Amino acid sequence: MNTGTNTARSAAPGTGAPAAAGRPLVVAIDGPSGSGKSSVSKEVARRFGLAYLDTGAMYRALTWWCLDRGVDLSDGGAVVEAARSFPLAQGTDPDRELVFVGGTDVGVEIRGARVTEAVSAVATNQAARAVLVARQQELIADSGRRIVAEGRDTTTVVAPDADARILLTADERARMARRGLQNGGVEDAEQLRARVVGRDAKDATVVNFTEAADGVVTIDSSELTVEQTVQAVIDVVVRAAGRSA
Ligand SMILES: Nc1ncnc2c1ncn2[C@@H]1O[C@H](COP(=O)(O)OP(=O)(O)OP(=O)(O)O)[C@@H](O)[C@H]1O
Ligand SMILES: Nc1ccn([C@H]2C[C@H](O)[C@@H](COP(=O)(O)O)O2)c(=O)n1
Repeated sequence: MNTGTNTARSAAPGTGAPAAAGRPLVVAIDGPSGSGKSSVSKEVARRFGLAYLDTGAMYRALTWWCLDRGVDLSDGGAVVEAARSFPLAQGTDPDRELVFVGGTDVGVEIRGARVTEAVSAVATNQAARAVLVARQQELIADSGRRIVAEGRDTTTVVAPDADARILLTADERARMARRGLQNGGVEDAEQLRARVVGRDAKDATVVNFTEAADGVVTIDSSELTVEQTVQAVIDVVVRAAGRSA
């Protein structure tokens, strides 16, 4: 089940965005934790009038379901079975996060420490990934292929045929500082390192989100503001959409 809450919107003026109304435009953005994928992807989606797919939220929702149901995360087969059967409803409106599992709104809980600490165990299960990738591809199709999808493998596995494919990076120092600010400055450097660098190290054992695949454009946001990063992504999309039009 999915909940396509997105509606067609026109591009905001002054963004350099093409008049994409009605025309398919798939943008795929990958990168490590804290590189700015979610914030930037949502804003790019708004400006182009596209839907937004947070693939990480799907891994988090499955993790929440497994924890809620007492599924042993080290039991690969049980996690795959959960991936096949869990009752997910995920929206694709960049202005309204909507993640329901079996009628429960899990939007807040999937961002909490319990899920964040456990999610890599689910995300490193290759068979479960295959099930979730198929669901993500359905959501892209349901959007009429007018969507920004972000995660770790959207440029390479989920939407390798996207019109624009971007690897959004930032150095460790910038990513840790951003996550620290986002979390209200309550974590010390060691906790932040574990949350940002430690989780990436686990996730990187199954997907490559540190090197751009062929045809993928790298944007290093370490020294950029959010707005500059959004503009850099828009520039890539405009160039790529021009090529594919
Ligand atoms: N130049 C920048 N580009 C993008 N985000 C930035 C930038 N500078 C600061 N930020 C901030 O960094 C924080 C982390 O960004 P965000 O949550 O989008 O990262 P992410 O890559 O989606 O992380 P994760 O994969 O762990 O969910 C946000 O608060 C965002 O506003
Ligand atoms: N396409 C994806 C998206 C996410 N993951 C992993 C990486 C994280 O451990 C977890 C949650 O992602 P986040 O919300 O922090 O972006 O899911 C992945 O492996 N592939």
